[in-house]
Amino acid sequence: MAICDVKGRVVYDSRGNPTVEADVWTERGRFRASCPSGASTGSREASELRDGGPAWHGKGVTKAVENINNVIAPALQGFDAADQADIDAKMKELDGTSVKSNLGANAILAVSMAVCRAGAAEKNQHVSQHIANLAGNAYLVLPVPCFNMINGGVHSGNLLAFQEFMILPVGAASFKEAMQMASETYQSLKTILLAKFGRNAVNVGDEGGFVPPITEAQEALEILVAAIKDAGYEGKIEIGIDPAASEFHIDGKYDLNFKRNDPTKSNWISSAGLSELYESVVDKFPIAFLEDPFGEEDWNAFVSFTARVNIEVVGDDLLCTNPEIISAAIKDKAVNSLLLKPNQIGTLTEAIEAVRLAKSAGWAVMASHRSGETTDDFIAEMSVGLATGRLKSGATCRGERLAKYNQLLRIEEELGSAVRYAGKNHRFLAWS
Ligand SMILES: O=C(O)[C@@H](CO)OP(=O)(O)O
Ligand SMILES: [Mg+2]
Repeated sequence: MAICDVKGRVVYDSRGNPTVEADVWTERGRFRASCPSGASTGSREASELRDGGPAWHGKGVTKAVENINNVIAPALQGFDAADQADIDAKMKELDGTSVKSNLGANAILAVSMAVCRAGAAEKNQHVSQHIANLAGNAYLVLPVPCFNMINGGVHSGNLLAFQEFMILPVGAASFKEAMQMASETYQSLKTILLAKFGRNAVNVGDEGGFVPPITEAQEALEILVAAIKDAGYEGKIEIGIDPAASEFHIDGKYDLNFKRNDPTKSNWISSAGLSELYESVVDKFPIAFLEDPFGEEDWNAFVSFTARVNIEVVGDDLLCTNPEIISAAIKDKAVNSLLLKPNQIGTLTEAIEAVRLAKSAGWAVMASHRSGETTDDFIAEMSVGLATGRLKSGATCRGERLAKYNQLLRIEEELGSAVRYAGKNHRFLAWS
């Protein structure tokens, strides 16, 4: 079904910043998608076009929207919406830069995702099934949800350096059960935090995790383990940590007190010291993965840590969902897992290529939201279609986070036996 129109507009994200939404029209109707936005971004991400200079929050996206309306829309008219790869290639060609800085990765990705929905409608398929077909993946898999329980880093107003402490209900028998386990654990964590720190501790961060007044990872983990136990899920829930260490990697070392903004109170630690800290917590707690344990420029620290520890090491800022960087990381064994964020690369086709590469190297994959989100649930569909095995989309509160989890509940119901919950096998899911 040919594309007859494409329209962009400015909408607002969960941090109250402008972002891009696109409508793609075919004879079947209107298909819509919107683009998220990160705060702890990797320096090699595709370019998010903001008005008046380099990307920064609060700045408008009117130029990116104009690019959809004036450049992308006329060029895509007549394309078959099911031809995702051709359409994505056309938008890359129109942009003409390696980082999509002319048209903006935010403009291109919003259209790319809306086209995918239009293509699914044309094929009379579920969006997740259409994505699986585009990738050549034979198995639809419901991801283990990675819920943000305790927020720190640049996503919160406390002094905790590490950005995200997540729980993974790997022992659930279904996605529905995983949601219930997480919801109950979130409430038991709330009870513990209220008793220990009082009311301010249950304010939430950008992704819905609680923001208690703690500074040490060890303390966050102790509290989380107690919450899991109180909810009755000991042994069924694992923990994931995203220190997002690029944010406190300063002049070659790490400042665990970076949020004080006071050089006299810095708490410096070397890469080696940070590795020891990680190894000590990995030994004590049921930790499934560490994401961005080092700054994106500390490549050698990634390589030696991944070789030494028997744990999943996920690359986010390090890889920026970029097939070229992923290839280099596979060669050097810098990590053993990919964080998949479509807006880091800018088209669905390239995101699929990133996952294909990661899976061919035997890596694990985790699909991810951004800290600034809309209620678009595309990444939920993508996670199922690409069998990523995990999806992190924040806490079990905040509508823009739940939009993804709730869509997975619907997919489980709609697709029935055509889809299975990843559960304990969440790491290594082959496409065929
Ligand atoms: O670091 C991350 O993994 C993400 C999402 O949790 O944060 P941001 O979108 O701010 O980059
Ligand atoms: Mg991250």
